[in-house]
Amino acid sequence: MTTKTSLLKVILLGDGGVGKSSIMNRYVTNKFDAHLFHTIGVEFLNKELEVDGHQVTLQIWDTAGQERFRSLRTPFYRGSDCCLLTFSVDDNQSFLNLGNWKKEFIYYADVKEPEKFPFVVLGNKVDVTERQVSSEEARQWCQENGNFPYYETSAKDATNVAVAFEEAVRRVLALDERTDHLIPTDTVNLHRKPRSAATCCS
Ligand SMILES: Nc1nc2c(ncn2[C@@H]2O[C@H](COP(=O)(O)OP(=O)(O)OP(=O)(O)O)[C@@H](O)[C@H]2O)c(=O)[nH]1
Repeated sequence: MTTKTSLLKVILLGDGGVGKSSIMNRYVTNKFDAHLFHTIGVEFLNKELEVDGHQVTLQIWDTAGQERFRSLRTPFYRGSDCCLLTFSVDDNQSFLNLGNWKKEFIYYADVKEPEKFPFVVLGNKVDVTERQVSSEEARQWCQENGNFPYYETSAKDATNVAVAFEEAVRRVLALDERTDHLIPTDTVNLHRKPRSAATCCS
């Protein structure tokens, strides 16, 4: 009997320097590098996991947060099953920009029903002492913008990183039966039906 695995594409978006690459690396390799270079374009890593009895291959896409790399990252939004909107709790501007990231994703991923799309919000770097964004503010934003789950993470000490990805998987699996994702474990399906039109961001 062939084992069936769901292949899910999860994309990390957020301002440059908030810790997207570090979160991905912490989750997949369990390592942290205090001197990472900025991402140029996109990179991805796979991670196998089991959530509530479902075998899942997560394809995690890490994108460049810096504005100058916008045209290099946006072509990779299509086909995403979940979007992790990321800010850093010690950088208020990265929190204020969450709405723009959401709009940019919805437009370039061509999301058909934005109100149903599974976003998860990550407030990273909770290990730092100088916070600029409180948990309450972040939770309120999540509530007002789509009732998104919110996780305070630290890629540095691994706080909540795994549970955030597991929640992302749960959100996707709960959305529908995901029968189109049930593929043999030894194949990779990179061809997805496009999600449809949306209005864009500035
Ligand atoms: N203290 C602390 N520092 C972190 C954490 N996560 C990332 N950093 C540091 O923040 C800096 C930026 O991290 P990256 O992972 O490169 O950030 P990014 O969001 O991928 O940045 P871009 O590639 O420019 O989009 C690096 O020096 C990391 O070591 C964290 O949880 N805590």
